[in-house]
Parts: sequence; structure tokens; C-alpha cells
Amino acid sequence: MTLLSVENLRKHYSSGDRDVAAVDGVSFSLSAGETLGIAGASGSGKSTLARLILRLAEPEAGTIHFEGQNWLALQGAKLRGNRARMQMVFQDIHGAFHPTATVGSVLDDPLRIHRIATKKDRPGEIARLLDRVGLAAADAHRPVHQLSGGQRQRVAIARAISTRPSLIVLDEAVSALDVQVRNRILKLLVELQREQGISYLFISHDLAVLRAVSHRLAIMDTGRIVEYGRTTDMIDSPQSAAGHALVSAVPRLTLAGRPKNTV
Ligand SMILES: Nc1ncnc2c1ncn2[C@@H]1O[C@H](COP(=O)(O)OP(=O)(O)OP(=O)(O)O)[C@@H](O)[C@H]1O
Repeated sequence: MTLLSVENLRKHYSSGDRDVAAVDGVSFSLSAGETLGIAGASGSGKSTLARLILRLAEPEAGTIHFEGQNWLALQGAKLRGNRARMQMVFQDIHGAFHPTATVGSVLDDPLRIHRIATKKDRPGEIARLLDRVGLAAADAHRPVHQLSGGQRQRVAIARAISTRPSLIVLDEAVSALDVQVRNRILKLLVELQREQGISYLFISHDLAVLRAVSHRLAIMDTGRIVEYGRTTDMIDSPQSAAGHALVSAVPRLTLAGRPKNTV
């Protein structure tokens, strides 16, 4: 079943006399329970594409259908209500959470705003979410800024799954983590996908990460998708110059012997 379908999406930015086609006619689809990796060099348009799909920026042209709805036509309360179905996890920058926020408050907000649990039930639901992402119920009282980078990404994942979304957009979600922590987070994401059938749009410049989690892969170059297909096929035999450059940037040993979805 197609969950997300993007057709001919375009977004230009102008600054001074410079006009950048950040996303330049992008089309793809994503099935329920599937992970589509989006790879590409810096500036190729990956984050802009994520922002368009999340409705954090508006495209000049193109269509997005999500869960059978004309996603770009949703406005106001209808859009806010539907946002629960599409969540995000971004790179851990220290500003991602309010400086004084506790783990509990970060998780309480979406449960309250999207009316997932009553006031009485929310502490129990927060404890359940923390347990699911490998944190302790007592961590609810800790300020987020006291956590390690890996723990903060676990909180971000708990927040993302709290509204029971069908799609999570991850933009460089594990890029700031060291390899061992990164692999544990990827394992958690794969487990959650198997349990809950969530689809992921997984943006990364790192093909080793995408090989571990993506069923299919799209490679972006100057705002366009220049390759699109099964992850293993594309990594084994890239067809585009951008694909070749990404594959040759990853040491062979990093890729060898790590089958898909088994991190
Ligand atoms: N708000 C903006 N104003 C002007 N130009 C922008 C803006 N956002 C992005 N761009 C430009 O659009 C292009 C695509 O940027 P984008 O951040 O989407 O690429 P990216 O592939 O995510 O890069 P990175 O991996 O470095 O994050 C770049 O040339 C960038 O300079």
C-alpha cells in the first residue's frame, strides 16, 4: 500500500542574484512499513525535501499525497490534527529541545496536544515510551540537556512514536553519534518498524547507515533524484556520478558483511 507519494516537487531559493533550485522536480513513493533512504552530497537538497514533506516549507510546484490525502491542501486545524501521523527526528543539535525541558515534559506535550492520553494516563504512557526506547521511567525527571547524545536521540524517537505515526522523517538522525551508539539507535529504529509498521524517510550522507536500514535508496544531486532503486543493487553498482562518489567515499570494510536490517 502506498503511504506517501511525491510528484514533481519543486522549491527554489533566491538570495541576491543567486537562484538555487534546492528541490527540482522530485518524484518518488513510499510504501507502508518501508524505509526509503535519501543520500546525496552536502547541498544536494535532502533537508529541503524533508522540510517540504513535513510542511515546514511550501513548494512552488508538485503534489504530495499522504495516507490518501492531498497533503499540501491541508491547512489550519486539519493540518495540525494530521501532523500526528507524520513525525520527525533530526540531527541532535543542542537547541533541539528547550534548555530547561525535562524528558517528561518533552513527551507530555505531544500526548496532550494530540489527545493521545488523558492527564491521569500520561505518566504511565511516558514511562511506557521511555521503556520502549531503552530509557528508565525515572529519566522522565531529568533535564534533557544532562543526557548524552545517544540518550537525547532516544528521547527524540520516543517523542516521534508517541503520536503513533505511520511515517517518520529522519534527517541525519544518527550523524552526530559515535559508531556503537549509532548502531544501537539504528537497531531500535528497525525494531520499532517491525513492531509498528512505521515507514521511514531516512536522510543521510552516510551510505553505511543507509545500507543498514533502507529497503530502497534515492540519490540526490543538485535538487534532483539521479538514481532510485533497491539499496543493495545501487551500492553494488551505482550508475550516476553522484552515486559513484558516495560509494567510493565509504571504506569497503564498513560496508562488507553487514546485511540489510540487521544492525
Ligand atoms: N533557507 C534557504 N535560503 C536560501 N538557500 C537555501 C535555503 N535552504 C537551503 N538552501 C540552498 O538549497 C540547497 C539545498 O540545501 P539543503 O540544505 O536542502 O541540502 P542538503 O543536501 O540537506 O545539505 P546538507 O547535507 O549539507 O544538510 C543548497 O544550495 C542551500 O544553500
